[in-house]
Amino acid sequence: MSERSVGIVGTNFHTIKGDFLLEGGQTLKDIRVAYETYGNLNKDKSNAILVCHALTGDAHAAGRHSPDDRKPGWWEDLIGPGKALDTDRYFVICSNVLGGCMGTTGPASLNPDTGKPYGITFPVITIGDMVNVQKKLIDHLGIKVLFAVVGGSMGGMQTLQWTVAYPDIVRKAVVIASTAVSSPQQIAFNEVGRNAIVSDPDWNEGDYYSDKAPIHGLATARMIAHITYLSDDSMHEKFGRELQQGENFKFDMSNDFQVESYLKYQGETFTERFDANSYLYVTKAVDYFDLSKNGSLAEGLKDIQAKILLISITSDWLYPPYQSKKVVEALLFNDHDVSYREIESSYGHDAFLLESGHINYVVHNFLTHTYVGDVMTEEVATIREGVSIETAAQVMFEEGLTHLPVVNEKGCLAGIVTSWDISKAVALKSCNLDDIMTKEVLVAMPDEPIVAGAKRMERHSISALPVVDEKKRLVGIIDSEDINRLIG
Ligand SMILES: CC(=O)SCCNC(=O)CCNC(=O)[C@H](O)C(C)(C)COP(=O)(O)OP(=O)(O)OC[C@H]1O[C@@H](n2cnc3c(N)ncnc32)[C@H](O)[C@@H]1OP(=O)(O)O
Ligand SMILES: N[C@@H](CCO)C(=O)O
Repeated sequence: MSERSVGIVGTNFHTIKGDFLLEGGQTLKDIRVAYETYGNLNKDKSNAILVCHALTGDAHAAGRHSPDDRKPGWWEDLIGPGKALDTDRYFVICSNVLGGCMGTTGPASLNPDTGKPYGITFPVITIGDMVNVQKKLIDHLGIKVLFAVVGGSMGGMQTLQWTVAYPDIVRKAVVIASTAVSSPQQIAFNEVGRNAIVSDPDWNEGDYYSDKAPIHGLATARMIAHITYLSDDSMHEKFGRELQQGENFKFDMSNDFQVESYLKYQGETFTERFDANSYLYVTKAVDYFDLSKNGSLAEGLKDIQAKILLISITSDWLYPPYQSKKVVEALLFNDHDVSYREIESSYGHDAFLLESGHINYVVHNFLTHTYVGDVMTEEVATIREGVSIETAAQVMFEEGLTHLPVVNEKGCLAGIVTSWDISKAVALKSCNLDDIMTKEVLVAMPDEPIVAGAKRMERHSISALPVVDEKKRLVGIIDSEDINRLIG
């Protein structure tokens, strides 16, 4: 296995106990979430990146489950040591979506009330529900801030949804080959796929788990969808009019052309890994996706706080660049921090899985151009000026801190006490906080590059910098151990 892989990984499960309210008004009980993590969560829990998968993806985004696995996780090219989602720096999380069939609760799961698979009684879910489930997972992992959320296609929708639903949690967002509003054409293709499934007699109103699955309908749905993931150019390049066998037409109904054989293979292999009912539900969730509010996308995206990078693919006719540009315009209308890159590629929509060199480069740059405000810990324990040394020591002990900012009544930084200062106070038998705290405190500003903050800490041999705004109000703190991990 390559040294740049996360290696052998496993899938974890978390159950969200009790009733979970869905956007459609129904509830689901005891939702199980399948997830994988790569890399290590830092002390401040400030280096977590959530990866959201596309329509038919899963939690297994990188590495291999066993050394014999034929293929690694679906985004192996982007996740791993030294890659854009660098597992030496970040703690990467990927979970299977609600309604999926790869470990998270979906229509194939057993309904705890009946002991039978939900099938078509599974409630209709939305991208918002998928994200709310991910939020519960993040809470379970004790993560309060996401350094970034990243995703392509339906993963990009979840990413945007995160920035809208949880604006104060997401610092950065990367949205690839996606949209903020599903278009009529996207809905139309999904409906053709669903129609193929429900027209298969084996579908049996969604109740097929103890019998034959509707694999013909599902395979047809995938074949149609797969055409939309390619482009006219990529099909010319990949297959042209080449024949699968021999040099002459067979003049029968078998698969003469390579492209036919390819699509058939794609359809068939898909049925081995995907559940037909799940396909109905996740495509429905995609269709309902619309982040505009009162008919205005700018209004819908108004409260976003994250810095957003949008990437589109020139040859993607399923999620064409114009859809990403609409998001950019709506964000710019609100003066939000947004960057946009259009990747020149003939691969079509699936370029987000294939153009790894270009996407690695663009995403790496976006993630590493980090500012103090992107990674600082906002919830800082402080003490007020004039309290006793004993109180300071107690707070530091209880909170497990080595640095404790001292603030005045306006929340402005007045000084800092370190564990060294406390030892000094004991040695010198001093009782006055004012005598031992540092008053000329080195600080960082939220909008300065993190590298500048890290250099200041290194130059002065200090391990934490309070972060203050232009009025010297304390807004956070950065810690050298965590920062060094992030800047590599
Ligand atoms: C986030 C997510 O999207 S997760 C899900 C990602 N995975 C998928 O969507 C699975 C569907 N596949 C795809 O979308 C694409 O195949 C990609 C993007 C994953 C990979 O694309 P490429 O590297 O260009 O592979 P390509 O599409 O050429 O080949 C795929 C398969 O078709 C087979 N194939 C190629 N030509 C033919 C042919 N003429 N006849 C039959 N089979 C063929 C290949 O042997 C290969 O088989 P394998 O998957 O068992 O190894
Ligand atoms: N190949 C992707 C395409 C949808 O974005 C998938 O199957 O999830």
